[in-house]
Amino acid sequence: MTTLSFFKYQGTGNDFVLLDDRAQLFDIDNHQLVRFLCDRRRGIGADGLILLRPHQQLDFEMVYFNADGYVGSLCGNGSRCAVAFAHDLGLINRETHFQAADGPHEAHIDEDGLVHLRMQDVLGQQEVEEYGIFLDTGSPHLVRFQPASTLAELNVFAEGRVIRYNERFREKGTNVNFVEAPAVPGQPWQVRTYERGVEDETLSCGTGVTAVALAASKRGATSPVHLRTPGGDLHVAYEARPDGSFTNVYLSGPAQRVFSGTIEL
Ligand SMILES: N[C@H](CCC[C@H](N)C(=O)O)C(=O)O
Repeated sequence: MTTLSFFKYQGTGNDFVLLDDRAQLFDIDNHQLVRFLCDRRRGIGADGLILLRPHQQLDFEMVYFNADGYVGSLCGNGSRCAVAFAHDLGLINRETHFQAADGPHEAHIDEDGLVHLRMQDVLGQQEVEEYGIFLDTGSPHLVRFQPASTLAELNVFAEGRVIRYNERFREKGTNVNFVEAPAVPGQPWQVRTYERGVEDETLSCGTGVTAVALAASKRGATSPVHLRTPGGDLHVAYEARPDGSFTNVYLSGPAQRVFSGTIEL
């Protein structure tokens, strides 16, 4: 019988198992183990799992797995939790540079505990016929703007799966974000997300709200954009370039440790 020490964090309801794997002992090909650890009935339960590992030049590297057990692309909320974890471990102070799936990132934790994560520049967006707007913010996202007062009742699981598995997106998959514009300017943009690799609606998606904020810049949103998800509020700041790309993109929001423990394997 072996045991594994873990920490549980959540960022606006997107929850993760975090492992201090600086010894690099975790078998990243053990998809079944990751699925077990993320299993909400038989394991710890989470939307994803994150390894914190050493990096030659940067403060640390984060390796992100979706709950399906496979290494994923950039996880925005998971990155913010990894920064909070590194801070809690005493690895960093308030500023950090770390490696994630899409390359290096800088981030800082402010006095209120909010984590501000700089995203990679986003090259631009592309209309995808009747589906919506597609952007890659470190993970692939389709953004669909919904009519007013329809988001709350939408069956995100069913509607998200239809798009995620259709022939246009099936091969690599995509995350699907359903958005409702504020009824009154200054109120938040409301977002619900179906997440690839979790294959369900999550309470929030960091790279997803980033994609929504950038897509909404063509519909009257201005930086910083206030976004409200079922898991809580996030803010996205950016600078739009004349060529349609975006730079200085920052995702800001809380990241909290919930509990730590050991699990029997
Ligand atoms: N499930 C996503 C990765 C995690 C995205 C989300 N958790 C975030 O906060 O960005 C994907 O496979 O594209």
